[in-house]
Amino acid sequence: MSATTAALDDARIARMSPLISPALLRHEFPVTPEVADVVSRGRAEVVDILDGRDDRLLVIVGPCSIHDPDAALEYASRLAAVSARLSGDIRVVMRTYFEKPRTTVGWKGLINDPDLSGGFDVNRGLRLARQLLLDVSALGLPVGCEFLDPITPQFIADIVSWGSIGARTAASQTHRQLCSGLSMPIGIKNSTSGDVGDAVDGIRAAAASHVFMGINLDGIAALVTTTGNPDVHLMLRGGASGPNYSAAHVSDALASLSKADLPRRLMIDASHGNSGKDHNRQPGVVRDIAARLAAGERGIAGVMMESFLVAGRQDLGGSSMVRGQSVTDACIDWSTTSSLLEELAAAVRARR
Ligand SMILES: O=C[C@H](O)[C@H](O)COP(=O)(O)O
Ligand SMILES: C=C(OP(=O)(O)O)C(=O)O
Repeated sequence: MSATTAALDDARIARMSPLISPALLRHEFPVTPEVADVVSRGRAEVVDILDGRDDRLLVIVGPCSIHDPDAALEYASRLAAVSARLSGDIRVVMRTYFEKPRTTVGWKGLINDPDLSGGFDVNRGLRLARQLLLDVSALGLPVGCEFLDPITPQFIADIVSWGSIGARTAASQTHRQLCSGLSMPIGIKNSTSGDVGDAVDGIRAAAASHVFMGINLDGIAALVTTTGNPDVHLMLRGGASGPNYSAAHVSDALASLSKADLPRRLMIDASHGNSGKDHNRQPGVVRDIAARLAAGERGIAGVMMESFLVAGRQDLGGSSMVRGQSVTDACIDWSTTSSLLEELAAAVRARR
């Protein structure tokens, strides 16, 4: 290659490194028959709740991000016990988020940087993520995560029962196409502005069939043709214009769905814009929703909470990290979480 043509390519690529293939990762961390059963039953139960065939409430709950698999597994074992006890009233799915969309820059999650150090050992991150998904599922708890990088699902999606497209990617064609081929129900968040229009458009786009470029399980470039995902739903997470979990906001959002000929169902995220990122406000949001459920509200199919062992958040890189405390958004603690789960289950019983 002459000097002139060489300068046309990779001018801003510092390096390319080998990445494990999805097939090899799946071979190293195979799904057991027991885990397969948890994943498929989790998916089916979520769809039944969304479609109104199951009158329970879907509750997606867990840390804002996974940074310490051991602490996450301790959280999962506590959650599995409460989930089993309340399983007649709520379907608990653990938030097991490995990919973080950042407003500007910051730690992008365990897959991208598992050592929390800027080492970006993605191969290790993928192995840790897949092992944790298997471990949590083995407790009988289905898992949910946000899909951000469009090739991540090939590495882990076979162990995921519920997925999310975040507020920052709700309008992205790439993510809508991805949703159209994913095997599980997916919640699309309203935009960070608070506007629900992009998410409603996203649900319609994801329901359609698409053809796009991706990778196969061997990590080779592939043309992917999807059939469309009918289980994509709206998530109200509040935004720059304030919270949007009130009865009036829910009614407006359901009307927007009807207008677009989409099923009248949605979930509410009690964190993020609905609590102004203040974890102390999440219980108030959840209790407000619980009261409305108990009074007969049927448009709200699910609730999301950000919760970990210890309340609040901490910055990465401090000299002593607190075990079980979030390194991204602030979370409610375990005892608050278990009380709120009990209250949501009681609200579902009252609604019956
Ligand atoms: O859920 C986590 C955060 O809200 C999201 O990743 C954005 O975080 P940031 O605004 O701190 O970058
Ligand atoms: C990033 C998240 O939320 P949002 O897209 O609503 O900001 C999240 O749920 O982790």
